[in-house]
Amino acid sequence: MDARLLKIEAARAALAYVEDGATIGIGTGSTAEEFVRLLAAQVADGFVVVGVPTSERTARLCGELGVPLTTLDAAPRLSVTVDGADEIGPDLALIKGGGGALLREKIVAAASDGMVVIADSAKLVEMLGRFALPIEVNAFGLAATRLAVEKAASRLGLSGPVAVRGGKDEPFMTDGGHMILDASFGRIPDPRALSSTLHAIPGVVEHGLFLDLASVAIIAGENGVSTIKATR
Ligand SMILES: O=C(CO)[C@H](O)[C@H](O)COP(=O)(O)O
Repeated sequence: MDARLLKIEAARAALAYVEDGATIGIGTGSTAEEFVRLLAAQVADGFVVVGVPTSERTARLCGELGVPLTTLDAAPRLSVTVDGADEIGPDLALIKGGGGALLREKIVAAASDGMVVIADSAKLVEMLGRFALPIEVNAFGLAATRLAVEKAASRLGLSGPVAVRGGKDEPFMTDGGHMILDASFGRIPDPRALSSTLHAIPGVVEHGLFLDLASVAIIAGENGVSTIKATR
């Protein structure tokens, strides 16, 4: 089946997790955008929902399609967030940030009672790390932070290129004005150790390991849509 159709099927199934009248988090990326399109169609039919977007890109699409928005400051607790992922590993540990929105995505997911991940089956992995791990960093001291990331990773037995997204001359900038390092460490046997190690580095704003956040993953594949629940 066409990759876009799989994304649409996963997004459609996620609508069941959104109650009429709810305030929800809305993710970023091509799969999340399919969800926005389907949600907008329901809003046009009278469904009541308010969204907190996880990026300016998502906010724009919601605005264009008529999905009402609010901010996390006005609505600090959300019933659910629906978002995509770059990788889905054991017990719904995720790599996110391929679209560069990982900081807001993580803040919004953490402010939600549940996180519903929507993806096609190609995103399922037995161990995280095939997708380069996005690490959001402050622009100040970029080279030092990058070196610190490499050294800290090597203490955990991880190595591989750590690239500035977009390149040094025209770096990708996040909505928060930060830069992204894409760390190709390969397989990550202990995501928790890597998470706390990265959090301890000054200059690292956030990283794309989403641990203990996703409650449900809706996976669309050639044989239909399946649901995986976190065991936590
Ligand atoms: O984390 C993300 C953005 O920061 C996206 O959810 C992730 O990159 C998946 O995107 P897509 O649905 O386009 O494959």
